[in-house]
Amino acid sequence: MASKVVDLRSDTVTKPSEAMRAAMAAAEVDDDVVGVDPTAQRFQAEMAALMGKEDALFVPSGTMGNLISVLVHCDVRGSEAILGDNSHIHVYENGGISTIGGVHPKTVRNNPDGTMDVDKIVAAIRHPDLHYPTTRLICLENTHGNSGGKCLSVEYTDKVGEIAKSHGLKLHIDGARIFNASVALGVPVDRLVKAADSVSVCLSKGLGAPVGSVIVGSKDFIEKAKILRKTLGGGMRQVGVLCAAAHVAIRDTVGKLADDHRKARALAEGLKKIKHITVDPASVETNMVFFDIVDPRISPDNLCQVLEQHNVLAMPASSKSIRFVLHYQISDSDVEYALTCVEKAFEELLKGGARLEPLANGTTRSSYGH
Ligand SMILES: Cc1ncc(COP(=O)(O)O)c(C=O)c1O
Ligand SMILES: C[C@@H](O)[C@H](N)C(=O)O
Repeated sequence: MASKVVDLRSDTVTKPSEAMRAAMAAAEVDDDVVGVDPTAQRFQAEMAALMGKEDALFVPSGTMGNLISVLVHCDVRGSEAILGDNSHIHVYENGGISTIGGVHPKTVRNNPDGTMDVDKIVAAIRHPDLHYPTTRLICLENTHGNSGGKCLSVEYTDKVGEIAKSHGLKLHIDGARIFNASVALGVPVDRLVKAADSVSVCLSKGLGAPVGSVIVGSKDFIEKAKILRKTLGGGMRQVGVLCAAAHVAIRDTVGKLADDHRKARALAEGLKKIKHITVDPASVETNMVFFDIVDPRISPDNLCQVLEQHNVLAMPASSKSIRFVLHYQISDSDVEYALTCVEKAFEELLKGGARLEPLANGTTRSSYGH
């Protein structure tokens, strides 16, 4: 049994590297509320340039990055945002755009590839009517988490951008994993998001920073975003400690994302050989692998419990599927080890040899998904 834990629950589990920790310790800092933290200022300028936008703002999380972005674009009561019915903003952010921002969500069905049909987006745009909210924003998500880490193409993004512009709307991209999309598509990240008025980029996922996201947009947008961040309690003080790690993440880890994608495809190919599983390796575009358990006697909870006994961590993604997420702290030998553990887990479960702890009052394990 491996002494180390092979953690495939998410790419949010990445731990800061030694280089990040050293940068954090050495960071030049100051109070970013009273004045300006110099390291934050440098990092924000770096990210604005990298993403091809006028300005940038470090925020504590992707959830706050999305919330701030939606609320800046939808700053008038009665606003509506068009977004995917399976999007992270709609499914996993506590309905914050509504409960905190009073913004009405207008969902459009997400296709399996993470897109929304453009004709359905257009149909969702409200025409002026006393009965209706006012559409002000369209939100995309790239890569699309609940669709298996699928990439939205630059052509599709530009098309939605044209629709937004022609209807006087703004476009926000939840770009939690935009660098995964850029690397997988072979499109420079600034080109991929050119049509967007704002982007929220997670530094704390596959890029490996300990905390945080960054939102990018126009100077006017970022000025409003900074005020809203403070309103939400996001005044960051000596935030250079975190921005120093984030700078190292951008410098050191973007170049490793292609390897994460390679390992994800290798994992999917290995899973395909296990008879109790259905998986489509060809559908793996980035760092996520979703697979179904075909034996109804075994639940994702069962399998995750037994995998955990073998030091492999994963999360159920639905009542019959499991999600594995690759990141640069998972090695090729970890992938091989995980595959042998999946096979062993099925053997143990089917022979009845696995000791399954009853889950507390029937709850399921924390899962990413429905
Ligand atoms: C697509 C997507 N957007 C936003 C978020 C939110 O980021 P955070 O967890 O930092 O709030 C996540 C996951 O965490 C995500 O997968
Ligand atoms: C759970 C979800 O919020 C997180 N972004 C993940 O993909 O793991």
